[in-house]
Amino acid sequence: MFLLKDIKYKDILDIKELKFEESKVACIVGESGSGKTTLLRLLNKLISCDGGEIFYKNKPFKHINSVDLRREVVMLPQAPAIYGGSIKDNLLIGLKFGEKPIVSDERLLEILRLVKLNKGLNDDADKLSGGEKQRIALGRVILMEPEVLLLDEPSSALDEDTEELIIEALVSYTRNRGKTLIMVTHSKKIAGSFSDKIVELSKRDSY
Ligand SMILES: Nc1ncnc2c1ncn2[C@@H]1O[C@H](COP(=O)(O)OP(=O)(O)OP(=O)(O)O)[C@@H](O)[C@H]1O
Repeated sequence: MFLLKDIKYKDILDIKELKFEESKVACIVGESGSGKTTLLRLLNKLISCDGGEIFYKNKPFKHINSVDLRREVVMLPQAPAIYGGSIKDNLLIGLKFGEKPIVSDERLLEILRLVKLNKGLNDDADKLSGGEKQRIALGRVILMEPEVLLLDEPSSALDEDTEELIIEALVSYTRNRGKTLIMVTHSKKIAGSFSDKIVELSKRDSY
């Protein structure tokens, strides 16, 4: 799905070759400041590398329009935005921005179940806890049904048991639908249990 060749980004990343395969689950791990978020941002074309080339479906990034790429490759940032309004509004906002068709309440409730959130669609999103907001944002990305999900620590605000439940549900969802999942995680346990590939970054090192 992605191939990175001789990538350099400031003095943060120096990657000789790295592949992310289609329909697989990859975890990116490494100490704080090692460039995990930077790598996701490169894959979402939010920043460009200083040297080297990234290919998506064998096509060089420079020949892919960023907006077109982001229709297929959706990134969930570490601190996703929650907007004033209801849980339903917050779930639907990704579809609205992406100009995709709005879905039924039934589908929204299915997503709430997937992210293990026992709340009503009309509940006020502002009143949710940090971990609940994180799960709404994750649901928002899942609803967009991207081919590739780039998730930056999607479970950082969750306790260990909830984290495991959510990641398990997320991984089985992506596997059942043949999606590609690339996820930054602080948890070696999560990486070890659920991923097909683990990419370990270290500070200003090549690997
Ligand atoms: N645009 C930028 N210009 C210069 N330095 C940057 C830029 N973006 C990030 N950095 C620096 O690059 C390093 C890697 O940042 P990044 O956020 O990718 O790390 P991370 O591995 O995701 O960290 P964490 O686990 O703490 O979230 C950090 O030292 C950060 O301060």
